[in-house]
Amino acid sequence: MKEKTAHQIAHVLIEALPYIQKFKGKTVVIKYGGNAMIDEKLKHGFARDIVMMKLVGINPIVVHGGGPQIGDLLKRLGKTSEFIDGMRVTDSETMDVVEMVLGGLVNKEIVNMINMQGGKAVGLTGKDGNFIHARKINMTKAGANLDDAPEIIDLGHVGEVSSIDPAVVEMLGNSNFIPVIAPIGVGKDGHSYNINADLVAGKVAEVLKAEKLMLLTNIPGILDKEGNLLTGLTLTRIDDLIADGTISGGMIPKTRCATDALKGGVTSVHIIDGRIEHSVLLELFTDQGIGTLLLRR
Ligand SMILES: Nc1ncnc2c1ncn2[C@@H]1O[C@H](COP(=O)(O)OP(=O)(O)O)[C@@H](O)[C@H]1O
Ligand SMILES: CC(=O)N[C@@H](CCC(=O)OP(=O)(O)O)C(=O)O
Repeated sequence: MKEKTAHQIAHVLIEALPYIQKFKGKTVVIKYGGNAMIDEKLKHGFARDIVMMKLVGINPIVVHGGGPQIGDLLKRLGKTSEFIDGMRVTDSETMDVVEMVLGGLVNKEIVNMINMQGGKAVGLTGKDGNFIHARKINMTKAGANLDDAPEIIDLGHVGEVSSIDPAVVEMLGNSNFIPVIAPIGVGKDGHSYNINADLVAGKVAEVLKAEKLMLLTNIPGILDKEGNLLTGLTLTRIDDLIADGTISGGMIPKTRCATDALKGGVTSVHIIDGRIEHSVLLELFTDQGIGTLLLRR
């Protein structure tokens, strides 16, 4: 590849200036998952992006997943787990593994990675500072006949966010620290709940009135029926795309959490390809951006 001239390098650097000015002092919630959490080069690139954001005065809050990592440990322990509509059926033993993997191994690895790049990350689960309150999810499945009562599917220790007390995250984010959040909530009874990480990221962004919510995934963004990237979408258009089946599977909860966040006051949501090195930085600080940008209108 041809070397960049000094002029080209200066141009790239200065392109970031209006974005830094615009986002300084604002909160950006990043859902970290997929390949960006597995590939060594992508992992280090992500950690550097987060540290750079903090250094230029933006308040990054990381919410991470870890589904594949939970699956790996369960397998080593000889346990399997079943997913219903994207949610892992979580019995007591599985919940112990979820808490160990998300709150322990994965969370501390991300914290360490950010700290190695010069940041000051602090890892939290929803139990720390009693900040993610959860309630049990019971899924309903329509009966075969209209007269049948809907079937209740018990997912075990799977929860949804009932409320968030942002005090501890605000305190950390407003100081020199970078909060790194594992998607585990605590019930009124003190029990732990396993919550889908996209749902937690959306709620955290909403409660903190974040400027942006960025969801890293393993595809370029939301695609149309022909597989072309949709670079910009509004709430009504998203509803149409779900209704006509263009958006399906794992993309449904992702877009639902995005639309809730937009309705809840988040300015923009970005679904971006975490397989691209420095995807967070490119989306935030360059004119072209990458992925799908979702706005209220
Ligand atoms: N319109 C669409 N655009 C992009 N992906 C879609 C679309 N409809 C369904 N999908 C599916 O949703 C998946 C993303 O959801 P998921 O795998 O749950 O993400 P993650 O594991 O990163 O949270 C894509 O890999 C794709 O298979
Ligand atoms: C209820 C439920 O399914 N929880 C998820 C939590 C982790 C997660 O969401 O991780 P990803 O973002 O990597 O999928 C799970 O147990 O896998």
